[in-house]
Amino acid sequence: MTTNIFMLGMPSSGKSTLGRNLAKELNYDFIDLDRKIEVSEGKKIDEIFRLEGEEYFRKKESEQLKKIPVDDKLVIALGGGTPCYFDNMDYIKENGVSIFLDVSPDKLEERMRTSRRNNRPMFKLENENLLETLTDTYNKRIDLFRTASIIIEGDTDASTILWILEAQFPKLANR
Ligand SMILES: Nc1ncnc2c1ncn2[C@@H]1O[C@H](COP(=O)(O)OP(=O)(O)O)[C@@H](O)[C@H]1O
Ligand SMILES: O=C(O)C1=C[C@@H](OP(=O)(O)O)[C@@H](O)[C@H](O)C1
Ligand SMILES: [Mg+2]
Repeated sequence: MTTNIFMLGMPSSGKSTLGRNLAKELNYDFIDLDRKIEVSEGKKIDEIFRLEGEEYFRKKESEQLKKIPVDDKLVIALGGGTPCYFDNMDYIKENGVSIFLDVSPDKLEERMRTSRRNNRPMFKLENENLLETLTDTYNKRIDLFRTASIIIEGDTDASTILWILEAQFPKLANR
């Protein structure tokens, strides 16, 4: 069975970090959808939001998602909002195994403040209502996120994800 694996979840839930590590463990290639958009647009994500607006970003995000080769050996870290626009979540489910990293808004805020990385236009560290914004967004997205093939609660590491993945999709072991 060759299939792509999609990592989804809120910003700071660990899609990029755990996705990259999972790809190494599986001997798959890794793609970060945000980086793919930045390369195709020649601009950073926050510049795209500032100069072109969110609607434009969402169109490019969906286009780039659909340009990823299907049935390949890829682990793909999506952006936090990717599943929630257009038919993206249907597309994700039709074209691979999806893994939702479910991390609470409190924990997401803590990680964002600890990492000090401040390049998420919708979740700026100077926003004094950051926790409220994260909670509202989490509540809006959760129903769709929960339709993923696998749900992983809270903190975890790539080896645990691999173990769960291989238990539920044994044919992936023939990689
Ligand atoms: N499983 C984890 N446990 C603890 N911290 C994590 C974990 N995964 C990611 N982080 C930290 O959270 C921050 C955001 O992670 P990142 O992988 O960029 O998330 P995402 O791609 O989902 O936005 C980083 O500082 C990273 O070190
Ligand atoms: O949640 C969102 O809507 C977004 C999350 C970001 O990705 P990460 O989840 O990797 O931070 C990035 O795609 C963009 O800033 C929008
Ligand atoms: Mg990311």
